[in-house]
Amino acid sequence: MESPLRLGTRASQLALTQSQHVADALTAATGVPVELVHISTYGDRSTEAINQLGGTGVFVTALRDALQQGTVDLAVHSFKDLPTSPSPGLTVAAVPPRQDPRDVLVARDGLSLGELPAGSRIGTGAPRRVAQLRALGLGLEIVPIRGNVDTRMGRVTSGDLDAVVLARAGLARLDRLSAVTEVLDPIQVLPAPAQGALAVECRADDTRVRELLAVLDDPAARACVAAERAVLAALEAGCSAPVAAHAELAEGEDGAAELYLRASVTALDGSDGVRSSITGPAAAAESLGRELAAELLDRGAAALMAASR
Ligand SMILES: NCc1[nH]cc(CCC(=O)O)c1CC(=O)O
Repeated sequence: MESPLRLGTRASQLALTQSQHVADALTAATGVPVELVHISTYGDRSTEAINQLGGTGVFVTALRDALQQGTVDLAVHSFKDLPTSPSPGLTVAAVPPRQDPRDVLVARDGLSLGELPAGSRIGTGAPRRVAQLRALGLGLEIVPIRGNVDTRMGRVTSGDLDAVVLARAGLARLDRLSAVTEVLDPIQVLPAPAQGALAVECRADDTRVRELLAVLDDPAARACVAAERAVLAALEAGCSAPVAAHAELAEGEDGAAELYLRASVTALDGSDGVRSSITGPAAAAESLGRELAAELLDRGAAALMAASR
């Protein structure tokens, strides 16, 4: 039998679940065994609010170090946690089929956003969610929270909060979708760039692992994520900026894949925002993202982001 591939993973329940999922899919497709190696990251150890941690990539640096040093052969990241700047010597060798990227509400008594009375306490730490929730003008009180999915949902069960907003994908992977009381329409709350997608990273010069991982790659998911992350990169924004982007693929009239991309930048206090959309060939995903970002910048996105820091 071949020697097992070493997959570096954070030890959170979500990270372990999605890492095991990728390990199983890889073994099923290639016959190569994969073992999980737990790695602790700064983002896991720190108890500071996520937007106070400073810098991007608090969850990924230790995993990337382990890859670069050869301690592990591959790493699975939540794609939305990956900084847009490339990491020297590493490559995203697979973007597996993506989960539904939308945000969801987990509220007391089965309530939806519109049913929550003014003054309700909603927990979220992500500036993108804070800004978009405030922009709805529902009079909600936003309470900064962080911690793993169970910790956050526990704040509703305990009665401390009326609701929390989470990524549907995380709940789907943890088999906790039954707690969802509303899937938020992207017209109200547009998801984070790359939300719901995974990135499987390895060393760029590791031809064997790259070829093995290629079987897990989903070109449609890769194109959508490329477009969304191109928006983020062109705005020079990090994962803690109030920036949202969401791409969908459809078959165009000529039979080629067409990409429909939406993006928004919202002031943290919800008082102002810009949003726009663009359609074009999926093969030009990244240039569509840059073009959309340029339009948002023309319309004042930079000032909105600066005011949100
Ligand atoms: N910011 C933390 C984070 N990073 C990835 C996910 C899970 C969803 C995904 O894969 O996009 C979450 C939790 C959340 O936002 O609710």
